[in-house]
Amino acid sequence: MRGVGRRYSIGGPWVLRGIDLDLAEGALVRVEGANGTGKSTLLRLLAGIDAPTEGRVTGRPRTAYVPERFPAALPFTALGYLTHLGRVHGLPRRTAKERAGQWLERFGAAGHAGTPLAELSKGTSQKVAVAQALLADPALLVLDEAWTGLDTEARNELDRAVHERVAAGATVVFVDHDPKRLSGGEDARYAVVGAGLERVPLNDVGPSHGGPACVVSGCVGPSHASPDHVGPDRVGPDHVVPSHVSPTHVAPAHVAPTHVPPAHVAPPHVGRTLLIDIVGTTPLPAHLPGAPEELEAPDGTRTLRVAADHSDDLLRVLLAARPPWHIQGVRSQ
Ligand SMILES: Nc1ncnc2c1ncn2[C@@H]1O[C@H](COP(=O)(O)OP(=O)(O)OP(=O)(O)O)[C@@H](O)[C@H]1O
Repeated sequence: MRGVGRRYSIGGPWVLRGIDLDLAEGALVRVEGANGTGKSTLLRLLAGIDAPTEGRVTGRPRTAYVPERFPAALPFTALGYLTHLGRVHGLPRRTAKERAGQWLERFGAAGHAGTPLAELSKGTSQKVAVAQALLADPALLVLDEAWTGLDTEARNELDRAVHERVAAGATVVFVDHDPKRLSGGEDARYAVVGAGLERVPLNDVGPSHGGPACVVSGCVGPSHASPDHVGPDRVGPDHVVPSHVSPTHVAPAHVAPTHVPPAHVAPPHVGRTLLIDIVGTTPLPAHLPGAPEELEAPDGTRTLRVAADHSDDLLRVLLAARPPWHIQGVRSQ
């Protein structure tokens, strides 16, 4: 991250600003901070499902992400969903199904392979959320309170899975309310404080595997932001999808090529109409997908009414615009 800032509305407060952060391969990195300071915001930017308002995020490898809230009401069984996600990650169908089964087994949820996601308990649903991130062996694993809701066995299994990923050279960045989570194995710890990121000294043990694993402005250590690793600073239109769409918590999401956030494996919403509330100062791009009807409220908020089966394409164009449109909300009509 270079000079990364994020705010959710034009003229609104900066949740994060001036963030410089390098993450090395094989680093286990904890992010902490008081409630509402911007930890999830930082993780979404790292995972590539949100884009910075300013600054650049480069060099993101194959990424998987466990969101703080897993959208459980998707029309799949647990196994079907994971297999589907494995396919989206690029695995052959048989491998995807095998791995899906293996991860369900590891997390003690094999008995729920055929259960529709909507009928899973919160804990089992969280196991599926974690499995979807692990099944394609991501090179960057971003875990936002992924242990929450898991039973003890599954929490331990996730600890083991994290250590395996790190040992395999992947970078794991996590937030967890338990200050002891994975302690002793961390390579770096950061606190989000006042829109900035502060490095927190590790007071127990040093890096678990090699030298300084994570570098933040001025701190020395390996970085893989070399030209070989530099990826798109903003992901392209092909990888932009909406995420966590609810009236109170809506973030535009920019998805890295191999990153598959669980929120977007929704069925086509054929026949429905959606209202998309947007904020932006630039003229709307011409020829928008789905030819949305534009409505303007007295407070200046603009709303686009569009057939739901065009909504993904429309959101993609809005988010890929330069400057991007801020998506305030997506509502069903
Ligand atoms: N999509 C969004 N739209 C508008 N504001 C948002 C959005 N997401 C987060 N915020 C705001 O950004 C700030 C930081 O939120 P964030 O969820 O990143 O913090 P957090 O440290 O992860 O919080 P918690 O500890 O409660 O999980 C909060 O003020 C929150 O209301």
